[in-house]
Amino acid sequence: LVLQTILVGDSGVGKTSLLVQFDQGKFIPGSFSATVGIGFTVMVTVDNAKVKLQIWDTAGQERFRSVTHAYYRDAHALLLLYDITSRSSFDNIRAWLTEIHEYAQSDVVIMLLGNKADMNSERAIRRDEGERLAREYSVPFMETSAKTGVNVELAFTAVAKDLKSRAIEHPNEPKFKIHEYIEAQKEKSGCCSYF
Ligand SMILES: Nc1nc2c(ncn2[C@@H]2O[C@H](COP(=O)(O)OP(=O)(O)OP(=O)(O)O)[C@@H](O)[C@H]2O)c(=O)[nH]1
Repeated sequence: LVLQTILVGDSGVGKTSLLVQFDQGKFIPGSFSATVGIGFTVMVTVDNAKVKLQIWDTAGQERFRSVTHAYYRDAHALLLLYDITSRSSFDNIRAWLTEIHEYAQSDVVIMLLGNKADMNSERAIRRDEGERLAREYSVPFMETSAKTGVNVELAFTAVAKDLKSRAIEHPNEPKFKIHEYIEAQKEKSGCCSYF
């Protein structure tokens, strides 16, 4: 079972950094050159089963947009990022969602992530603004930090769990509820008390 996941969002929101944090467990400061189609696979264990996530990093820059469109069609999941210190990256989320609905499969799993949560003093977007936007589009939401690693693993595992539950039918089991799972995990880790 290989699940295609792609990271999208404006240039500079931290897509490559989030991927590096998830893959290597560390933050490499400084900008990565705008990257197109960097992909790698990770094995994620979900309920004692291994799920292979193939993750593609896309470039936020306009000139690469047509390349990104090509990835949408085959994607099972999309992690859509904005930067909590950038109003414009948040305002552009609606445009990203319009594009996603145009090019991606209708049953694609979408998760909204407010990245750079460690930069609280420079915050431009309140947490509840992110929550409200996510609710409007019925997508799960969390704030992440590629720097400290907060919620990074949770974002990817929640997506993997959701995808696995959709790919494999469990007629006798209740449907996996990604929103509830995320809320329960957040409470468990006590991760978000400083927001
Ligand atoms: N403090 C902080 N800085 C971050 C975080 N994530 C990314 N950055 C910084 O933000 C800048 C942009 O990060 P990238 O990972 O290159 O952003 P990107 O979205 O991949 O950019 P494009 O490839 O141009 O689309 C870099 O200087 C990163 O070090 C974070 O969670 N916290």
